[in-house]
Amino acid sequence: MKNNAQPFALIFDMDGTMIDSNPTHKEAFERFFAQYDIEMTDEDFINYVSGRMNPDIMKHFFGDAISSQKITALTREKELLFQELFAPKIKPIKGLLPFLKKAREKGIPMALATSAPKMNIEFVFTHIPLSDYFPHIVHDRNVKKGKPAPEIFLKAARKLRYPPERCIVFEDSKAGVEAAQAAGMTVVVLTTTHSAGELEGADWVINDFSEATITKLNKLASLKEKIAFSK
Ligand SMILES: O=P(O)(O)OC[C@H]1O[C@@H](O)[C@H](O)[C@@H](O)[C@@H]1O
Repeated sequence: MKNNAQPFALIFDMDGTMIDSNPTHKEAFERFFAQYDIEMTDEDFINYVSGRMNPDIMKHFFGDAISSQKITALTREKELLFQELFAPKIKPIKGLLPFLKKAREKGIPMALATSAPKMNIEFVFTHIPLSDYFPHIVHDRNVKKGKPAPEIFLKAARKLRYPPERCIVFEDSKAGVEAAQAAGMTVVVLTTTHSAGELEGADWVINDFSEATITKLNKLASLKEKIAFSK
């Protein structure tokens, strides 16, 4: 059954979109990999780490033969390090909480779709009051193929009972933007991780949520729907 109450639904990425955590993820990965004599360049971070799921990241750096138990242990090690580094500085991206409040008042359905593990979602939710806004969550354990594959966003759309062309995704990473585009959704990109010129495929680029207006999102969504119907 489709949900038709509102013209569009919103899907939020977490790292780099609701919190400016990617510089700290980078630092945590550098320290973590150094213990295993692995070097991660800036290019590696952009192409094989940022926005991706830990199982994919670990396989890329430790090899495809790595066991799932090892992936779980390494993920925990890296994320504990990340949480220790990020806890003193965690805060929502500018304008996020007022924007979420406004969207909820208007009855716009919302979901979280993150490549992060559950332990990081819990960590973020204990520091920032987000849990009430996100009854619908899709995380790394809920998908077979992580971003840039569209599965995570299509799953979030199914939870919201909205067709992809009526979903608007907030993202920051290359892999995330690719995934949202592949899902046939409208993509609003935040410039936390990349500058506007570095990212292709954004329907709208914003610096933070103080720039996000429901009127503009409405326009973007109806444009996408028109394009989808004309195909
Ligand atoms: O999908 P999101 O919310 O951007 O999460 C991605 C992040 O998930 C983390 O768990 C990874 O360790 C990060 O490297 C990655 O960037």
